[in-house]
Amino acid sequence: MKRQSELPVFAQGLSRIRSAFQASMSPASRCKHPGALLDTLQHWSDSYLRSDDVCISAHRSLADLGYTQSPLSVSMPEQLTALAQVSGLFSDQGVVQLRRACYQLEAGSSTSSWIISNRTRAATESSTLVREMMNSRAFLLAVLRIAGVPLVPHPFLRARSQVNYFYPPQVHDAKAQIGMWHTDGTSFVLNIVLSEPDEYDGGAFVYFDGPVEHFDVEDLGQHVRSCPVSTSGDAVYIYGSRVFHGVRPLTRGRRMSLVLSFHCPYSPEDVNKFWHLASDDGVLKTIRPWFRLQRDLARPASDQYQSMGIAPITFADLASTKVSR
Ligand SMILES: O=C(O)CCC(=O)C(=O)O
Ligand SMILES: [Fe+2]
Repeated sequence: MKRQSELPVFAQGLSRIRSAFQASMSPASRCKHPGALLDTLQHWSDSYLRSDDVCISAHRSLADLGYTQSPLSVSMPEQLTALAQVSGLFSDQGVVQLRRACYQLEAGSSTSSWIISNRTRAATESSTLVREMMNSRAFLLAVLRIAGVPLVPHPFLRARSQVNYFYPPQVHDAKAQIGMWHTDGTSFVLNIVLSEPDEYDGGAFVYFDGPVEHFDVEDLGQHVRSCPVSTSGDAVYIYGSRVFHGVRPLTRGRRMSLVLSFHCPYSPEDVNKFWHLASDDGVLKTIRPWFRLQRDLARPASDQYQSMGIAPITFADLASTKVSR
């Protein structure tokens, strides 16, 4: 039986191109409080990680989701995590600092009827804590264990990090504040929920349990799964470009999440399409970074790690790590 999903699907195909032009003209670039200090000036410390206690549950590989071909030449679908629930990644102090940093970034957020309507892009540029965390080798090793491949922060700055702020939708705009069904423009994505479950109702992270080619919003059948989060600092990792996902509307409170995107430096492949990126930030803002991205993607992995000032992370590091699942 056909069942209408309560979440709309974000623009695809030609309407994606239309939304790129709309984004170029939309007032979304106007932030809530221009000039506000967005940085808590807090430094990252690797002691904010609890890498030994990380628990990965509900782990699904791309093969489990039904993919037979790998989108990445260096790994098989069995080795690539499609989705995992992650808890115990951060210490209590780490969660406190991340929450503070992301609260503060809300002053720089902007709203539009977008996939995620209220968000602050390029959080690494405004927050010392988030920037230093993403450049930390210990953090990248923790993400490697979850993802199944060595990663670097995504070279496209505006896609690298984003803080989402969800509120209950306003009646006058059905699409406002809804995390619509979508795939991400980036592949390796860690969605860290920074609100306590008692701070909001609704807002479940949902995903489609199947390959993107099978996704039909009018016939989702039994393929929608949700990922409950039991405390702030818990995360949902996804292979964002190959997993349809969304966030159900909130009915109360506020849900804040920090979404981090990574790139595998051992493969020049990147799924980002110009129009996907431009639909987020507008055509003009995307042109120059797009060319820079093509150049960055072609750099050897060792250069990419070196430019961050850290020793390269390799597949050997994956073999030497243990994870409780
Ligand atoms: O807030 C979340 O948990 C996920 C949001 C999301 O899918 C996105 O920002 O692309
Ligand atoms: Fe997403």
